[in-house]
Amino acid sequence: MSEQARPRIGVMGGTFDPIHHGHLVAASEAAALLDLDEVVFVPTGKPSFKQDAQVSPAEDRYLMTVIATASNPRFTVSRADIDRPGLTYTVDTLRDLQHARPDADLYFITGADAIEQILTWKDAGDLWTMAHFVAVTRPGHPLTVDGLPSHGVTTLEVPALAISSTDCRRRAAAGQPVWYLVPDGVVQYIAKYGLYRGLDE
Ligand SMILES: Nc1ncnc2c1ncn2[C@@H]1O[C@H](COP(=O)(O)OP(=O)(O)OP(=O)(O)O)[C@@H](O)[C@H]1O
Ligand SMILES: O=C(O)c1ccc[n+]([C@@H]2O[C@H](COP(=O)([O-])O)[C@@H](O)[C@H]2O)c1
Repeated sequence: MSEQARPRIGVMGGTFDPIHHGHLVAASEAAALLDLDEVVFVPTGKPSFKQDAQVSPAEDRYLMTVIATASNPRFTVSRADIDRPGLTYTVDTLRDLQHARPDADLYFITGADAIEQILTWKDAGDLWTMAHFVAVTRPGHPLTVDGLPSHGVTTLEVPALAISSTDCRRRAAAGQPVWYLVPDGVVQYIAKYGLYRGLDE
């Protein structure tokens, strides 16, 4: 009897405040190039590196992520990080997902800016045994970091989209359009609930 291949699951962690087309293109490209069966988007609960920043409520970020990914049959969203008390660390995200999907191989997808910091992340030495890491290029962030285990990280060139959540928030706060930077449903969600109004950054 032939052994069944293990499912290959991408994990895209982010604050997603708001989720934008840069995130979606990165996930889609990683899925195509690494032959992933699914990409799970995991909005952070309390991001450890953004404690001083004003971050929108987790439920708003979660719902925008659900809206943005709904039309792609391979994209799903996990509440693992927003339902876990305390600060969000990737080691805990991966442990929870391993527990939920013990049959799968995990591929953590992250931007070049995040991968440059990865050696400072909690329990960094353990991360490589829990998932394969996929570093996607991002405009303005060439990948230059040394000291990553080469067997644990794949670098992917994705079409450059110079979109950031910071810029989307600033635009929404200033009454400028975010159409086509974020999915249409996310534009409507931001307007309907008045997110980023009065934001000072
Ligand atoms: N335009 C983009 N291209 C490729 N990767 C991206 C892009 N924007 C964000 N990412 C990656 O997606 C992940 C989640 O990002 P995050 O939610 O912090 O978005 P962000 O746009 O960087 O937000 P902010 O501007 O608030 O810091 C990170 O690993 C980040 O590097
Ligand atoms: O585990 C850590 O110490 C750690 C530190 C900073 C960021 N991360 C993760 O990196 C992903 C992108 O984070 P951010 O803050 O750029 O949205 C998200 O899944 C975070 O939980 C993880």
